[in-house]
Amino acid sequence: MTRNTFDVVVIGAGPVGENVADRVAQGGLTVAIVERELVGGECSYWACMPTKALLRDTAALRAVHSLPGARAAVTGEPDVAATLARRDAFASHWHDDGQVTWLNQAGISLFRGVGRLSGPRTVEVTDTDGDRITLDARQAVVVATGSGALLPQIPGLAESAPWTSRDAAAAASIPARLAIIGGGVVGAEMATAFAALGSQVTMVARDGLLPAVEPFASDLVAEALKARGVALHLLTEPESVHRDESGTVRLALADGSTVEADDVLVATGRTPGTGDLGLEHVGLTPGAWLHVDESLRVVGPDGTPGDNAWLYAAGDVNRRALLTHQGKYQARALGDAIAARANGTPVDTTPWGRHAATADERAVPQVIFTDPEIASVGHTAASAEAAGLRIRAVEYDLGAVAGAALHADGYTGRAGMVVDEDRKVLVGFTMAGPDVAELLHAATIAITAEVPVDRLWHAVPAYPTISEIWLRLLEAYGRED
Ligand SMILES: Cc1cc2nc3c(=O)[nH]c(=O)nc-3n(C[C@H](O)[C@H](O)[C@H](O)COP(=O)(O)OP(=O)(O)OC[C@H]3O[C@@H](n4cnc5c(N)ncnc54)[C@H](O)[C@@H]3O)c2cc1C
Ligand SMILES: NC(=O)c1ccc[n+]([C@@H]2O[C@H](COP(=O)([O-])OP(=O)(O)OC[C@H]3O[C@@H](n4cnc5c(N)ncnc54)[C@H](O)[C@@H]3O)[C@@H](O)[C@H]2O)c1
Repeated sequence: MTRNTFDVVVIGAGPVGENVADRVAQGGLTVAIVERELVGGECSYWACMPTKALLRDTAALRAVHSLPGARAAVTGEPDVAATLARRDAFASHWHDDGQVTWLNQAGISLFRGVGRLSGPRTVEVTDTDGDRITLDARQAVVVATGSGALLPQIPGLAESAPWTSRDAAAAASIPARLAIIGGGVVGAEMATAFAALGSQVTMVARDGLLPAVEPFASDLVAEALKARGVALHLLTEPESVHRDESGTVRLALADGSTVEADDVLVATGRTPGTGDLGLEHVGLTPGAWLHVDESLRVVGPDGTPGDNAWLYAAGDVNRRALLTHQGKYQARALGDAIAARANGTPVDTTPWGRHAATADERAVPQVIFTDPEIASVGHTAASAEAAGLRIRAVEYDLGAVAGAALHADGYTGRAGMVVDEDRKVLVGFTMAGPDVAELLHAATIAITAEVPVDRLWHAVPAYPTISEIWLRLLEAYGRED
């Protein structure tokens, strides 16, 4: 069998694996990346990019409709085919040539096939013809194999040709009736998209709609979905699913009701991409999420890397934060850590150090592209209390800010901040309202930099912008004498 040796071998060429490879190459190391499907991963072809493209046209249309002068100029119906065509372009028509060109330019060697650990520092790659090649890593192997859709064990579901997020993101047409199981981020975004594109959507959300965000934010999204005709079945779940000969899918719910649809989207969370990775050859458990230390080295049950100090994991597969930007942040930290260890330069894994992914625990930003959008970073009031922090949370009506009133007639939104009372710094910030996504980064900086609340009074928001919400929240919090 052919053998090749590199300093670093990365398994999985999603956004995270690509960034790891780039970082170690920039650190002067040789690097191979193994990909079994498309270079660019889930995010590029079946997740972030196509789903946001599905949402964008109708979001722009809603913005126009909130302004009478602009509304008068828009008279036709939405062109769904054009939306789907633009989505196809954003998914690069499911071809990865562009990303492969980038890998070549960055000096990264691509091996197509399934990568499996076959022993310490060794990865075996099997291509579609069954041919195998062995890659030896002098310094490190990085697992960046992402996650896949979780299919719950509901009787009849697997036999009912359910959609996963991949099918929704790449849908060639819009079903007349779509049932969605799961009220998390995927469920909420796809309910927003498909309802706007013409589906009659029904959601079944066992733990409520968007249970991980501030309740004021999920309430606003629930109200908006209902106003657009989405039927919400909250705090119940399907007991069985059946697709009959005519193609209709029927979901029998635990609360006794029945949902009928033409397609059913399962959006009930993710499973780690570790089932067929050869983890058993390095003493780890196949199919499990990988646990990591501060510099993203995989740790065993005793919490240390042990004999596997050469093995790292980044992105969805370590379950720290299932978001592209957070995985890429991990990639920068661990890529630099691998290069530093190889070059014998210091590795700084202290909190906020160059080689520690501290923000994963303290300041994860997320935008949920529902309508209204939810933009949040750090803790909610509930998660801060659960973490044992002594906090005070304040909220304010976003629609009462002059910039928001100007932005759209009838602007409806709300914002809240969570202050750590012992340190007098922000630990959480959430906004729910039209077009709040681009406002989020100020809050991310305030939390990451641990700017004292006293100093935030000197960060003056321009008038009349929606950012004046910062002033209103500070006023609601109060100023110490
Ligand atoms: C519908 C949807 C929408 C989303 N929208 C957003 C969003 O708007 N913003 C955001 O930040 N996040 C979003 N996410 C999350 C985001 O997609 C993931 O966090 C991100 O893709 C994780 O990147 P990754 O590189 O860790 O994994 P992936 O993107 O899953 O890439 C892993 C790669 O590894 C390959 N691979 C796996 N096993 C092997 C193997 N054994 N050998 C070789 N190759 C292998 C896979 O083929 C894949 O290409 C969304 C997720 C979903 C499902
Ligand atoms: N804009 C974004 O940033 C974005 C967009 C989409 C996805 N993502 C990421 O993708 C990940 C996966 O998203 P997701 O929505 O699949 O998972 P999730 O964990 O966010 O939500 C899954 C939901 O399904 C519900 N559920 C589970 N089993 C159920 C059942 N049998 N019946 C009814 N409801 C059930 C759960 O209560 C949960 O709320 C998220 O962690 C998110 O970070 C991010």
